[in-house]
Amino acid sequence: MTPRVEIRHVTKRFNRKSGLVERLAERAGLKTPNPVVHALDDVSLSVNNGEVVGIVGESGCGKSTLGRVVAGIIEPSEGDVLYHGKTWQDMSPQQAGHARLAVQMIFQDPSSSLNPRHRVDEIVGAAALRHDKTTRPDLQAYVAEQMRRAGLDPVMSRRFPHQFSGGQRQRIGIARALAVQPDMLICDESVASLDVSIQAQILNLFLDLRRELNLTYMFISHDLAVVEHISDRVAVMYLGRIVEEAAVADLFAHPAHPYTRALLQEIPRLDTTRRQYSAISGEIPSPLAPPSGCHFHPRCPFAMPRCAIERPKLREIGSAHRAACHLND
Ligand SMILES: Nc1ncnc2c1ncn2[C@@H]1O[C@H](COP(=O)(O)OP(=O)(O)OP(=O)(O)O)[C@@H](O)[C@H]1O
Repeated sequence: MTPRVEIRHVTKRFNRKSGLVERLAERAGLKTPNPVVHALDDVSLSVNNGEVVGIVGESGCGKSTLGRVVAGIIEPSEGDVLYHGKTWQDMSPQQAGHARLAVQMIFQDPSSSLNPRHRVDEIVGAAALRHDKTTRPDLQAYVAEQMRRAGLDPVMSRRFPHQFSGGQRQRIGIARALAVQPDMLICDESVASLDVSIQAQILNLFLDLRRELNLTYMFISHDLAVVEHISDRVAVMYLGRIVEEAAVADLFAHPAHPYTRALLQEIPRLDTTRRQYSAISGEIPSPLAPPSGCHFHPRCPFAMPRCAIERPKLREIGSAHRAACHLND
């Protein structure tokens, strides 16, 4: 079956703006190399229809960049993203317009993405009207339907965002996304700013919407407990690369990559007999100059000389379980 989204060998480099040192050197007539951030490095991943794929990894590993590439907000430097088997180049401008609308992103901080001067019905209805998902005479009923779906009482449709709690504001963002009738949501740390009890409510809303509307999700989070709760499959990223990918139960029970094992040990558990808290030793290296070979080798307790030289391939190590580590050879 054709995947909903197929990411093929995607690389994304950013030219980072020069810092003070570079600017002073430039003024002195010295040439400095333009610093390049390697945000994504040859990433391949498929997301099937109706699936929830969790993307985890420490800050700066490229999770948001991957989400933004899939949402069509930024273009990859190399590689392709296929939507139902087609790249943007394979589509007519009209098809590309539909394909972009079908993938909606839900961000971490709903407040910053909601216009404080617009009322909820304007926020939820604007894009739906613009893209002919409803008509002006039907708008009120249409907005009410989206609000109900997102767990908001439509009687609040004339209020402003500041009159809602953080969790409710996130629900407004979700209602706005649903209003353009997407079939895929990319949730980028969408519950990170909420209290734990509210987080659970919003996660359950995502799962309900998945059942109701057959939505596909890419769920980006640094929080493994959240990802374990919501995902069918999980991809673990480290410095721009996927280092492991497996079904959620398999990944949590049998992590094969030393980085995944270290991340799992980081989950603080109430039941401390199961997993102890222990931080991963060493700093995350800079994406401006990632380590050679396996990016994780400077922090890996099992590193061998080969790991500093040769990039390990992400390959099958079990049924639908892939890992990029020389230890698995
Ligand atoms: N527009 C940009 N210009 C320059 N560098 C960027 C840009 N966007 C992201 N980066 C860099 O790319 C790398 C990956 O960033 P990204 O936001 O994708 O990581 P992340 O895993 O989502 O981290 P976080 O959870 O902190 O957002 C980082 O080093 C970041 O500084």
